[in-house]
Amino acid sequence: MGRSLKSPPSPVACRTPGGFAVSAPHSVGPVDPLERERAHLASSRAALRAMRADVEALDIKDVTANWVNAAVLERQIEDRITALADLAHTPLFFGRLDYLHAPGADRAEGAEGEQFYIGRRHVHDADGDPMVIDWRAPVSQPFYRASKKEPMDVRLRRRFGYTGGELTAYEDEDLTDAAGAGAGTASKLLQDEIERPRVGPMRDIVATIQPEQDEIVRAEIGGTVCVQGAPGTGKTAVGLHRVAYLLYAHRERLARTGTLVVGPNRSFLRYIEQVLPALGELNVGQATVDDLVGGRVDVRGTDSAEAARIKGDARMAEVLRRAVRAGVTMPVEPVVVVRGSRRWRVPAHEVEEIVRELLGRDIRYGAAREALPQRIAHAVLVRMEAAGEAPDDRVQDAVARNAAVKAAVKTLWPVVDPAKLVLRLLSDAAFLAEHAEGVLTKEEQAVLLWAKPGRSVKSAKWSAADAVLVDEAADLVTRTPSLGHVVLDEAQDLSPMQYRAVGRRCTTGSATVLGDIAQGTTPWATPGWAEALVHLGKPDAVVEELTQGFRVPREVIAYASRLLPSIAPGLAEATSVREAAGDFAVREVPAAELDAAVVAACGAALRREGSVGLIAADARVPGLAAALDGAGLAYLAPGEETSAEARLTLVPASLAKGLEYDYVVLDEPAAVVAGEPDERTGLRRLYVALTRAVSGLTVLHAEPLPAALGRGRSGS
Ligand SMILES: Nc1ncnc2c1ncn2[C@@H]1O[C@H](COP(=O)(O)OP(=O)(O)OP(=O)(O)O)[C@@H](O)[C@H]1O
Repeated sequence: MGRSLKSPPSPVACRTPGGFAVSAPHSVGPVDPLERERAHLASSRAALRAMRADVEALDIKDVTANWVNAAVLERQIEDRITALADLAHTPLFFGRLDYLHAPGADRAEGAEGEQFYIGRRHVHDADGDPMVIDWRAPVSQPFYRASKKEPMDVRLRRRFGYTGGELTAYEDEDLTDAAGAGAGTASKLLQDEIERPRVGPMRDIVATIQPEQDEIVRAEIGGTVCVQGAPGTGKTAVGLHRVAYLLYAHRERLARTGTLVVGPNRSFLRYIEQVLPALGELNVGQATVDDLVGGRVDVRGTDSAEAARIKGDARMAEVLRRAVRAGVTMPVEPVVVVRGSRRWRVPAHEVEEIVRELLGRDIRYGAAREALPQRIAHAVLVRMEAAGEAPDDRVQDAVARNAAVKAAVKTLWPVVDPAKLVLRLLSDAAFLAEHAEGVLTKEEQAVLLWAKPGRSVKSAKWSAADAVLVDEAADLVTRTPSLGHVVLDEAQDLSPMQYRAVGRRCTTGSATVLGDIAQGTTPWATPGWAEALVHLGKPDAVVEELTQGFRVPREVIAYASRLLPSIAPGLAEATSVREAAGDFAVREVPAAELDAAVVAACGAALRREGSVGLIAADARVPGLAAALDGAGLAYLAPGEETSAEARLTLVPASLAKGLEYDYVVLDEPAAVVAGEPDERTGLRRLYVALTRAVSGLTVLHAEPLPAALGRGRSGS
């Protein structure tokens, strides 16, 4: 027997790390182990309150010399106070490890074991002895990784169960019992946690991270990790916990360089935005790729699928590189600098040499432009020295600022405005042809050109893909600063040019790339991970695969997986760790009754516990909204927080990615497929829609189901 719920008292003396005595309210140690654990919870919470009170009592008046420092310190204190909040419904600890020996101590005979409570954050008592250990600390790692086969010096792993903030159960695993290795190891508490109905935004999974997930979470900061995973395998959860882990392990470095989570759209970001604060991490940026590149032009236009595909192609980087440097010209006359009564002349061929040398170097266009006047000034200085003068560096600076030098630089190496440059490329056929020669075909160039040439940067109808081009051009001029770590979620949808945009934001840092090729729904998507990682600038990244599904019930994932041969032939079907088979029905109804049937199915789902998502082709959303209104059923938009009162969300299929609902009603699959420019993309969109359900899925259709789904099942 590996596990037991509410087991008899543990034979290990109930001693907490650092010797903090667990005591009952009346100083007599409780005998019931559950009572003992509750007592430890109560004292830990008291200790946390004391920690918070200590911070609140800090008086910084005397320690800060100026108001800037004071403001920074005050902000840090406020953050710390927020991080030290005792949230009634967030358990302070969720596990306990009883080590055979004190970690780090010599494993000499007689070395004492030690007990650690594992929680979301570190809590210590008045003497500074730990009462709860942060889940990210090295000592906590065996909680996620230890097994009977590899116990990692742990004797006992205990998981705690909570009901409404109250500690109500625990479950023990004796890891020294090697005989039971591999035997039924399913944890009841873990299973309950996985199957808990979902309401509200995404939550952390810190109590139940699985070993293969933990390996990704704790991977070294230096390397980029790419995770391919079927729907619901925890990619997003893993990415968010990885940021939290890295911030713990490399706090100073990342506080300096910054971290960022990139997601597909605003509703998705709203859905995940509370996970990191719940883990105590308040300073992680969140953005879509459009946000990242959106600062320079207003995006108001759209592209045809074909234009977007070409604009997203990595060959565009070469076109832009050529175009940016196109203005550089070779001198035809010397640069003559007049200082006092003397004239210094740098002949054209020498200036040309300088220009050519700068063109050949791997530096940004803007940096080279800054270097050019200094180089010309240097050539002047060499002449001054030859003439017996002894100029110092101030003279060199003065010469570099001389009007003749400035004028030469202006002609030889003109300023490039990235947005104006892209505007010209997309408006001026000859200019585009000149720089796309041998890179893009004539037909491709024709697709790129705007039907109505843009008159100015302000008035042009920039598309999202154009903004990426402008961002690339801007980076060719001035290097984009790099962050310390970037998590890129739903990465399968990015174009090569978008990968480059994200990649330049982590050139000196690392990235976690998360996605599922089968869920790629953009015509410009990069076909595979190896290629994507090259565009990101991280060709050596390790690609890991997650296959254990935590969201979708077994029957539902099997049904959705019928699409895999058509949409991603190489990928394996996900397994489901959910024990409940799930409610699953596919029903055909007459076309005239479809809306009413959908509304009725939503009503039925609302009678159950948890959130309900009605997913439909974007074009069907207004009609269904009217039908819901007509029936008096209130509904939310995706990303709006579901609550006990507002549990139904009307989700356009284009926004379903990454989200999940307890019960999903899926309207008319054929319309979801038809909403996309080609069948494969349509089927992938359908695959996303079919894999959002946690407990049950009802598919309603009037049109025939797409053939790829058809095998076997109908009307069940
Ligand atoms: N170890 C775990 N313990 C409990 N729940 C988990 C675990 N891993 C993932 N989950 C839950 O499974 C659900 C799916 O996770 P997540 O959204 O991260 O998956 P995903 O792989 O990003 O899915 P998709 O491909 O659809 O975007 C979430 O509710 C998440 O909390």
